[in-house]
Amino acid sequence: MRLVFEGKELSLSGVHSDSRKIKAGYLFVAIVGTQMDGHSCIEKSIKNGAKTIICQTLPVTLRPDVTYICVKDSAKALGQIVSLWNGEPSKKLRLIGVTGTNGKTTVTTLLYRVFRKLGYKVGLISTICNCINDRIVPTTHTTPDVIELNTLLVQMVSEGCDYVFMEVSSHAIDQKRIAGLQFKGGIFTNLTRDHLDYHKTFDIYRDVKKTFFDLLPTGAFALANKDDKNGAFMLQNTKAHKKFYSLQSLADFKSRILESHFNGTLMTINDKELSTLLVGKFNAYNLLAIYGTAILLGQNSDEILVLLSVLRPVIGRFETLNASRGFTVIVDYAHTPDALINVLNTINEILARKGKIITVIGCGGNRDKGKRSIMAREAVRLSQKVILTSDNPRFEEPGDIIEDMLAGLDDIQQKETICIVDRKEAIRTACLLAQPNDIVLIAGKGHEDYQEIKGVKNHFNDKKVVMEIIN
Ligand SMILES: CC(=O)N[C@H]1[C@@H](OP(=O)(O)OP(=O)(O)OC[C@H]2O[C@@H](n3ccc(=O)[nH]c3=O)[C@H](O)[C@@H]2O)O[C@H](CO)[C@@H](O)[C@@H]1O[C@H](C)C(=O)N[C@@H](C)C(=O)N[C@H](CCC(=O)O)C(=O)O
Ligand SMILES: Nc1ncnc2c1ncn2[C@@H]1O[C@H](COP(=O)(O)OP(=O)(O)OP(=O)(O)O)[C@@H](O)[C@H]1O
Ligand SMILES: N[C@H](CCC[C@H](N)C(=O)O)C(=O)O
Ligand SMILES: [Mg+2]
Repeated sequence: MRLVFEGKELSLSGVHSDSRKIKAGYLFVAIVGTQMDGHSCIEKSIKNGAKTIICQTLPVTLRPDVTYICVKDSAKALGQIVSLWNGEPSKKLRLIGVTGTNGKTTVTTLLYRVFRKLGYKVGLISTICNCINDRIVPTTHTTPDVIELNTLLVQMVSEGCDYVFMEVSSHAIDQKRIAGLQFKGGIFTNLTRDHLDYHKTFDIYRDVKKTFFDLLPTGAFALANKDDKNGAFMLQNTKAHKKFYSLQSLADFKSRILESHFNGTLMTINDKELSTLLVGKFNAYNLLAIYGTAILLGQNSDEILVLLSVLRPVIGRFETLNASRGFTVIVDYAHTPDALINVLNTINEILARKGKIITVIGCGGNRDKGKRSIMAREAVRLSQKVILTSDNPRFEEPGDIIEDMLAGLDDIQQKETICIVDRKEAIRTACLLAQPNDIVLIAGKGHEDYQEIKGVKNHFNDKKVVMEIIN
């Protein structure tokens, strides 16, 4: 295939950024990664048949039969070329991106369901899975790499998708996984502490998220949560037309909560009443973002409100399980301080001291260590009993992670806190301690059906464990 890149006509039989997947006549794009530098694999790619190389620094020895193109940002070049190579699929449908610390999976998944109910053909790219209409495609990432992304978009175009709703993680923005994609709209949910193991500082994390909106084209919309202190900041340099949503002040899309229960919420959206099965103020924000997006995509307000009223919670997000002994278990994906605070505030508000909250929580290994003490501190502050356990320890010792969490507690709190490395035992203990009207919150893993230990994903699902115990 021939394509023109930076004024040069290239004749390629394929494109890849992994030398191990290069075939005869391929273009190899050398990417500087977090574990290694793809530039050290240029020779390997040529041995495998690469005839064209895109890189940021030229190798010392140049092969006469190989074309070298030096660029400032090879990851961005990869995105642009892979999109061209695939016929720019994102220009053949309406691609909506959702970014923010929490709410991305909820907003994208429920938008996918709403637009499927409206009769459209829809794609979904999310933490839980990717969907092409009703076909589920397993995923390993919230936002896949640019080659997998474009392959998915080509399949979605070929299956007639009108819309694609995708989560845009900060790692994906930073690594240019979305380079070359044309978005019809971008949504900002909120920004709180997360992924500081990767971005190092909150300001860097914030500025990475902002580049997603900076790059939205003029014909697109940018919808932001006005109540988040970075909401206006995210949109200040966007070329897209700006819209805001809020629970606290006047905005294009405004909501108020009237009643909150464990089985749903009564709220208004732009002064129209909505009874929803979703629970919590944080979900009111999510529903408002979904409503605003649907309106900005030209849908009818009343029709959207009816569809929102029957939406069920996303798997692993505030899923309630009623035990025969009269207590309730809530399985939730909260694994950042803000998410945990939101969930526990919601439970406290609805429970109104009619029962105790028992929280089971751990922190992922090889992720942000700084949040661990905060997670434990907030869990203790907002619960009556806390059991610290394992989440995905990955290559860390579970005991070390629990020690990091305990560091957030004073001596008395540490004595009152239970530590059980085995997550199943921790859940069982919480259910044994629970009395009628109590709430057991199992936080951090949500939908996950594995527990990752030393590189092995052992089958584990919080909800299944709870069902075994309470039934
Ligand atoms: C930290 C991180 O995000 N790493 C991602 C990154 O890999 P990397 O930068 O470490 O790549 P590398 O191993 O250093 O290799 C650098 C380059 O050399 C090339 N290479 C390497 C070896 C070789 O022999 N030949 C060769 O050419 C590689 O193809 C690559 O282009 O690029 C890879 C390809 O896109 C990703 O699979 C990988 O995700 C890792 C596995 C990961 O765990 N990422 C997580 C943290 C992540 O992305 N999470 C976000 C947010 C999650 C959430 O909060 O929801 C997500 O979007 O999932
Ligand atoms: N709008 C929100 N504001 C704050 N917390 C939220 C919000 N929506 C969901 N949460 C909390 O965050 C958790 C994760 O929600 P969700 O999976 O939708 O977020 P996400 O942005 O996709 O997360 P991730 O970055 O891990 O993929 C939920 O289980 C809930 O505890
Ligand atoms: N998918 C995200 C969140 C994992 C959440 C929690 N279960 C953990 O392992 O930290 C990641 O890989 O960072
Ligand atoms: Mg997600």
